[in-house]
Amino acid sequence: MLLLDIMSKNVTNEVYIIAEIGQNHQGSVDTAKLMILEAKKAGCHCVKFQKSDLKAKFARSALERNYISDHAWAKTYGEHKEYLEFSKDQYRQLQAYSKAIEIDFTASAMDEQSLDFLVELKVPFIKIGSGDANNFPLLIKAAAMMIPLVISTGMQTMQTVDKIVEIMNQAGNNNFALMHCVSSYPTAYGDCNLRMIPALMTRFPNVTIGYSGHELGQSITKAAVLAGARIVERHFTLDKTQKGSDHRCSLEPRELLCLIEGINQFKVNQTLCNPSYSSNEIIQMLDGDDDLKASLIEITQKEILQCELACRCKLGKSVVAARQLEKGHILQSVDLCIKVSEPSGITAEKYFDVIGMQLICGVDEDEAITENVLMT
Ligand SMILES: CC(=O)N[C@H](C=O)[C@@H](O)[C@H](O)[C@H](O)COP(=O)(O)O
Ligand SMILES: C=C(OP(=O)(O)O)C(=O)O
Repeated sequence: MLLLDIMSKNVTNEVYIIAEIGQNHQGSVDTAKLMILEAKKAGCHCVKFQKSDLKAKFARSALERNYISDHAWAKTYGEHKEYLEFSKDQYRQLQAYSKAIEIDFTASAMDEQSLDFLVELKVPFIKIGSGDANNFPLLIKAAAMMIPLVISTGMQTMQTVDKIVEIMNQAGNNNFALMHCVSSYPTAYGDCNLRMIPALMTRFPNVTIGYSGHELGQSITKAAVLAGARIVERHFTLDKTQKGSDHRCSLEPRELLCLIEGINQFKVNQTLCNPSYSSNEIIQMLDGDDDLKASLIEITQKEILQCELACRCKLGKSVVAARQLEKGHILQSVDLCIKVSEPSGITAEKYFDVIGMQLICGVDEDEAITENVLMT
């Protein structure tokens, strides 16, 4: 499989292309099938969805909150998500359809139940989205399953990325890739930070680095490939003007085709034999404008960006009580889980720090663990 050849560095002059259908199917299996067909026609290697078990991904508070947005499919966030969530049976139908037209099929596992389901489906790899890049228990479980993983790094610091790599190494799982990603929809060109791609390549020389882009248009993604990305993921839509949070920053079939043709041209010209070009070289090669230059500004650190805070607030994960807990209780791993909660609590990357701490008051099942309930 091409992705495994890229991950094991058996091939260097190739880029694996994922069409992220995500929730752009508007809740319709027929539309999803049409999108799979269009992604295949454009030359993608893979179509990807987002699988959630809503009660495992979201705390009750997050499911019950009102969702006031032009992109809302229902009054509460939980009902909105339910409208867009395909059942296991629908996943099997979409997988069978993808197999019939010979395109890889997978999804992001947005909680442990969904991870189990995707493993059962025998997908070729599992995506861990940026919202779960700091969900260390999920990563530990996924790493131990020895299934190839593609892990996005939006809304995370370098410290968290180091921890992801440590988890994979500890599990002995070498089949994983890290995706540079900025979780802002659409991402302004100046926030794309494409120089993070060579920075990640230098820091983790044995790891394949990819790019999951949320910017408008397709030229920045071509630049990401020249900067070193060997896996590319872009949201895909049949019509960018449709209702839904992700359509605007998605590519329509003709744009996806154009992106893939551009990448194929790099392959024909053996351009990708050089693992990574400098910003000046990229600007020259793509006849770059100010937008491209802005995406290539020098950066030294990987931080959570200002533009990512809205997404982190909406979909970032917190440490949550797995069951009702009494005042004085000393927290164990079985007492805790990681979910999107409203309001949010201690961020997921601090999960291991919370274990062993004592509660100064009782906490309900599904309630976020905040600093206020912990003895200092
Ligand atoms: C961080 C993350 O999961 N981001 C995903 C992948 O990029 C997105 O597709 C979200 O699911 C989507 O933007 C949510 O939109 P709403 O909140 O309207 O359902
Ligand atoms: C959230 C996801 O993607 P990313 O973090 O790459 O945007 C996903 O694939 O579910």
